[in-house]
Amino acid sequence: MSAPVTPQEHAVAVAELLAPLRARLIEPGAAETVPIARAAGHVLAADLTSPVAVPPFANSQMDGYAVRASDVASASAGAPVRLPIGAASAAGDPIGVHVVGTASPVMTGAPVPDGADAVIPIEQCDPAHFIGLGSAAHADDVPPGATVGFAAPVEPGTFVRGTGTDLAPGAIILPAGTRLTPAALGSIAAAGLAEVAVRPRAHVLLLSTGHELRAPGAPLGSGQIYDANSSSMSAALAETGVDVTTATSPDDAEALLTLIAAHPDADLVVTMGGVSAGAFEVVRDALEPAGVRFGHVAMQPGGPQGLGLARIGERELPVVAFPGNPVSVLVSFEMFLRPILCALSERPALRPAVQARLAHAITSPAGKHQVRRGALREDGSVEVGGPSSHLLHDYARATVLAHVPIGVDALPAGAEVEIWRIDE
Ligand SMILES: Nc1nc2c(c(=O)[nH]1)N[C@H]1C(S)=C(S)[C@@H](COP(=O)(O)OP(=O)(O)OC[C@H]3O[C@@H](n4cnc5c(N)ncnc54)[C@H](O)[C@@H]3O)O[C@H]1N2
Ligand code: MOO
Repeated sequence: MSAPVTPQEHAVAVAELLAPLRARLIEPGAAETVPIARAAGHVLAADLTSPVAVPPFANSQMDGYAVRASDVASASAGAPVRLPIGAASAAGDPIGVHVVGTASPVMTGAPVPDGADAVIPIEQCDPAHFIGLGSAAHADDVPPGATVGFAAPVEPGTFVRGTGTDLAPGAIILPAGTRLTPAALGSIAAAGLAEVAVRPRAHVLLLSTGHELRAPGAPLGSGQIYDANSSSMSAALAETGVDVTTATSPDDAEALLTLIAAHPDADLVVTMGGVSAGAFEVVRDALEPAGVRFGHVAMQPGGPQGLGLARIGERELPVVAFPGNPVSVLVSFEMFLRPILCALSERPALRPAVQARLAHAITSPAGKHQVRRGALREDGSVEVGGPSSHLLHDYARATVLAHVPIGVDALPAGAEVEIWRIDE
């Protein structure tokens, strides 16, 4: 076995392994068209342009009266201008015609009638309520001869949402590479687009190994444990925006290769367990001859690691092999895979690194980068749990990962450590 590499070196090797996958996913020819109802979280494959103006017509920003500003130019509190009330328009009505010298009742979102150039909110009018209009009444119900008074002039354009002020026709709604957030999807829908071209998501085959494992819910026999990693890691992977298929590896190497071959859609295989020095390391036994390299990273937890392109039938498939301990697998994911997969899906990998003081003394293997799971206390200090890689419940309650670099074997209470927030 070769000498341990640093976590940084291993992270670079994982990034290099997955670089061709990224190149393949962002190729324009790989794009898929999906309805907007299924596009949340996907990444645009190409610039998206708006076929229409949004809003498509000038409409009112307030409930009030549409006027021609020049008609109320002389209005003042002492000498209000009174105008006859014209035809009303509600949201959804076709665009009407404003008669110069009148005031047209107009509701929020309704077209500003052609010829009017400003809207005066109803609260600023006399009377400060609509006359003769209601849910059962419309334009024709304004009593003949009714007038409305204005005590101030108005600038042209006031409270008018102009055509195309949100999006001009032909404008780029969002560029290629944008991840579709709720607001992005709303903007695309507002432009009338029912479907979008998105990059394919990476498809990850997640393999757990070990014949001690039983699915949660099943009865446990002697020597058996519940499979925690399939749940933790499929959730962790899904959060990065990849598609995940989970499978439990059979116990023999040949069957493991057959299982991988039965998933031709997989872009990446992530294995958990079966990589260290035991007599029954099925992942290693199956994948080392296929081209995956196994070795040690100077990190705790997460020491034994595997990486490489596996020849599976006619294919060469990237494989990232993590150790099986429940904490090791999650820490390995945080260190090596999460940043790359987040980048694939154009998601921020948000793990802000800050310094915090230790609430208590800790020790660490001097030759390894240690990643402790801890929680920030109210005074800003960090309290870490035990270092053992089976302590998953501690991890479940952790809010930070605390990093102790290679070369440090002990830190006193109050010492500064780098922490990553994992609760954001
Ligand atoms: N002689 C040595 N023994 C071990 C070494 C070593 O260097 N020399 N490394 C230790 C370290 S560190 C780790 S980490 C583990 C890695 O072992 P494997 O990757 O081969 O994993 P397994 O042996 O399959 O499992 C380890 C541990 O985790 C439990 N496990 C596995 N899968 C799951 C799952 N899906 N859900 C819950 N728990 C799981 C498994 O039962 C074992 O207890 O090797 C050390 N040994
Ligand atoms: O590397 Mo193991 O993950 O230390 O427990």
